[in-house]
Amino acid sequence: MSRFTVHDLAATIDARAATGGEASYTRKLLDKGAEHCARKLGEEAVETVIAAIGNDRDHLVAESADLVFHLLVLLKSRGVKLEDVEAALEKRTSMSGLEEKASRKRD
Ligand SMILES: N=c1c2ncn([C@@H]3O[C@H](COP(=O)(O)OP(=O)(O)OP(=O)(O)O)[C@@H](O)[C@H]3O)c2ncn1[C@@H]1O[C@H](COP(=O)(O)O)[C@@H](O)[C@H]1O
Repeated sequence: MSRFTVHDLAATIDARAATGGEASYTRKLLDKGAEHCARKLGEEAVETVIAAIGNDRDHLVAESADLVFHLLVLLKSRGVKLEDVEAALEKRTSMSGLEEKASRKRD
């Protein structure tokens, strides 16, 4: 099993954000701003949905990798850390998904 994690990828994205843009796709995305990063995430989400509906496992894995990469770049563009998302997920572990959904309706 791969030991590479999304934290490793987030660290690479942090490093690319701090360096020159010419040779870095990440830095080019960040230089175009959060709205561009958000649109790219939307495109990758649609491509992931198409791969899932097509029931093509390898295509779904590849598109999911693109999706996760673009989500991390979008978070970086808005100054949100992966740890912030993990903390939000951790809070939800105390209740079921259905309970969490019901609590949102009460807000
Ligand atoms: N994981 C990824 C990754 N996943 C997807 N992509 C790129 O995301 C793009 C998405 O596909 P599209 O079909 O939308 O690409 P495109 O039409 O060329 O994109 P645009 O010109 O529209 O932006 C492709 O160019 C992919 O190469 C990634 N680019 C970089 N990484 C990681 O980021 C690291 C740093 O990359 P650089 O910033 O380029 O050094 C790499 O070593 C990888 O680990």
